[in-house]
Amino acid sequence: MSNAADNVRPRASAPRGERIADWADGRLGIYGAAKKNIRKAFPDHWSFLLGEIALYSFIIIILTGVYLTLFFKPSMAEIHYEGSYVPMQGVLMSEAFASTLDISFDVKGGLLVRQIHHWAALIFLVAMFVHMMRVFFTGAFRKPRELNWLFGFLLLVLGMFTGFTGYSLPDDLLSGTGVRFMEGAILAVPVVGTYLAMFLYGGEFPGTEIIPRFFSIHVLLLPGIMLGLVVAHLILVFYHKHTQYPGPGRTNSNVVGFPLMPVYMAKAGGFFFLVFGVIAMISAAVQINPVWVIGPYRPDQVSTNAQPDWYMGFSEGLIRVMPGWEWVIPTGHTINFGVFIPLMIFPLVLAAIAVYPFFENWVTKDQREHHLLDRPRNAPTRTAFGAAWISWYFVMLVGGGNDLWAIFFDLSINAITWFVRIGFFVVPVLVFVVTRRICLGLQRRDRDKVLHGRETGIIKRLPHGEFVEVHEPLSQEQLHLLTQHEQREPAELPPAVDENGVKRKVGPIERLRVRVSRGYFGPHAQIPKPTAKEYQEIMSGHGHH
Ligand code: HEM
Ligand code: HEM
Repeated sequence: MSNAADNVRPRASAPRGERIADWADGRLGIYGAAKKNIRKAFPDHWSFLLGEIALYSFIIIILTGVYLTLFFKPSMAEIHYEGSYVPMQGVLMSEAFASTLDISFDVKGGLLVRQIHHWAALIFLVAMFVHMMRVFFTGAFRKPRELNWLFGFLLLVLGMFTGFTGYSLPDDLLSGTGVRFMEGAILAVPVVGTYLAMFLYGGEFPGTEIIPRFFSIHVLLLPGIMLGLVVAHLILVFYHKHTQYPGPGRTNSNVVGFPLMPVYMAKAGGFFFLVFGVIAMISAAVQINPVWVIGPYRPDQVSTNAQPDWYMGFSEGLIRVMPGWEWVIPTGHTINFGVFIPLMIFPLVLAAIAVYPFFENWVTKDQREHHLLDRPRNAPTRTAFGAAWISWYFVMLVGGGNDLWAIFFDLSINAITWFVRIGFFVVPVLVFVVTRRICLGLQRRDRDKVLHGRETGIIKRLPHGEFVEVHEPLSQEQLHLLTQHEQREPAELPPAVDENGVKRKVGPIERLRVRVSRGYFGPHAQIPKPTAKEYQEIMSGHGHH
């Protein structure tokens, strides 16, 4: 005989593992949730690893950060260094700098962990950047993933600022110069700049507050927000299901891939150790931020060598190449456009990428869900925008490192500055045009391949002496891949008068939308893909080599 209690209570004879699992399941309901999700299919492609590299480097940063926190002293109190690095013994410095020296020379494994933390931060930002590009160029940000794009974008921006606050902590000459740079930028804000700077630094620069404040922001506030965002980001990836590249059998309403458990979990676990291993190897072999070389920060001394980490370089570039325009208004106040304008452009560069999905959606007015990715060539205008944005970013990065370029390539720093000033306006436009042409060229090649097959390089001589190249027909899979994409029609203005003969009013915004849409999908923006009829005609006889 059985009763209800028998069904919920684990059998006393069951193995211990099963009993523990039953106990946990009765309280957490894991079994039901796991059963539903554990075999969830995850599409496979190497470019999906980029998000994972971002994830794993973030975990590595947190692990090493916790270790550093045990020994780092976020204090600007001045002491005489007594540690084991002989050249600095007796030098007056902040406790922050002295403890960074201690981490580097006296704490067991300290230098390696510091280097891993810094290298992982650099790789984390590269991974985020490239992951974002993957998502951008394949159109993975389209409905329903716009919100996840914004979560990701926030992660990128917060990551940049966490990095900045991090490399400002050791209070060496380089980091102090960066903090000084930030003070200058804040001071350039009209009217409230001075108050803001006083508020942030707790008085006159540098004061004694900035490092303890940056410390709380760096180890707690920003990573805490980021952790929450990463979790939300991954939950959304899971909830929306991952996108997939086009291929036979893959549609907008299915997911073809390996099950999460065991295949994907095993791969992901292995990949974590691979990423950790590579970062540890780089950190063990390549020195980064040797703070003892230039010494502690002194406000009366500025390092001419100061370079921000790469992800902040573009903001530095903006300031370095901006002409030093100033206005003294009649009240006697100075407005420093030389710093203020770059400060305003800085968020615009970032915002351009944040709002792109909404801009494209405004153009297409597309309400459908997209789970199938675009091949970048099939979205030439988007791809060209992405490439132009990257080129813009890199032009400014060159500006940020103008001294390095001048030294390494033996160039005049003024020539580089002018190159960046002109390049700021010209390079993105050029890159846009060239990228779009390359995409169209690739589309033409795809069309040609579908209709005439692949060029084999084999030359055949016909009985009457003519030489022809043998073209090999494509497989069904390749034909599918090259023709599966949808080609949109550009938006059109409604007829000038309505059915009652009354003149129709079309606002300037709608007119703009139609023009932009033509730019995206008009006859010059895409090569018509071969139709089934064209294909059959060619295959059924003439024209087929
Ligand atoms: C801490 C930083 C980040 C982590 C840990 C992270 C992690 C991931 C992972 C593991 C995936 C699934 C695998 C993949 O597609 O690569 C993913 C997907 C995605 N990520 Fe991120 N990401 C981060 C930052 C970003 C950024 C900066 C953006 C864009 C601005 C972004 C937008 C997206 C989108 C839209 C998806 C869904 C893509 C799809 O289903 O194809 N993520 N992310
Ligand atoms: C996205 C997250 C993070 C980024 C990008 C980041 C980046 C950095 C960077 C570039 C440095 C300078 C390292 C150097 O060369 O000295 C640094 C220092 C530091 N970070 Fe982080 N960090 C992050 C998260 C964390 C977390 C979560 C903790 C603590 C739990 C932490 C603790 C520290 C400490 C104590 C230092 C000062 C010690 C030192 O400079 O060696 N960080 N961080």
